[in-house]
Amino acid sequence: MAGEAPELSAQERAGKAFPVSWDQFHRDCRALTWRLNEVGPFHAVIAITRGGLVPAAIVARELGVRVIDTVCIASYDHDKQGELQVLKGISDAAMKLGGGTGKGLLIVDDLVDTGKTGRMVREMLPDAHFATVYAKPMGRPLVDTFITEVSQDTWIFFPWDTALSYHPPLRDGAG
Ligand SMILES: O=P(O)(O)OC[C@H]1O[C@H](OP(=O)(O)OP(=O)(O)O)[C@H](O)[C@@H]1O
Ligand SMILES: O=c1[nH]c(=O)c2nc[nH]c2[nH]1
Ligand SMILES: [Mg+2]
Repeated sequence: MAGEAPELSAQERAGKAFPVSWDQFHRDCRALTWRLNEVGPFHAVIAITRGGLVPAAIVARELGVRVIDTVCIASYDHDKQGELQVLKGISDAAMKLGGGTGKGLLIVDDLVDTGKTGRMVREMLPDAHFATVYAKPMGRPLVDTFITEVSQDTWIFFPWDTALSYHPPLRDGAG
């Protein structure tokens, strides 16, 4: 409608930016595996796609887990969160490994923000261990193990979503 302010995306509302390089992400995933190594062993890793695929690969490699399954959930369309849609559930084979409740399974995602995605997967696997690399305060209580907490008004920029680009100097005319 004319005159109405456009709705801000979650990314715009966040305000602060927390860019993460591949190198930093790899280090943070390795740090996560150090913590998870104290909790396991795990029968399988369940990656929440798509963001959980990269940390799941690194964590599974470090922990020597070769069974990896996915739960495919769509929620943010670029940066606006809509209704959650389960596009693919957990496989019967992985369910069986977790005794039907997820015991001994490790759920991995890149982050929890509002916690909606994590909550949905926890309901599918109530006894699984849930690990994320980053956590915002609203989602944090859902996570068993994470590495870095960022404030709720921070947007995390992952290396697979970003590219190197020119950045103007802080002081006008300094360039
Ligand atoms: O705690 P929440 O508020 O639910 O947000 C966290 C989820 O949002 C992002 O996924 P997204 O839905 O953007 O999909 P993607 O992993 O395919 O990028 C992120 O990877 C988490 O899965
Ligand atoms: O790239 C992302 N960064 C975030 O901070 C975030 N929160 C939810 N979904 C997200 N995706
Ligand atoms: Mg995701």
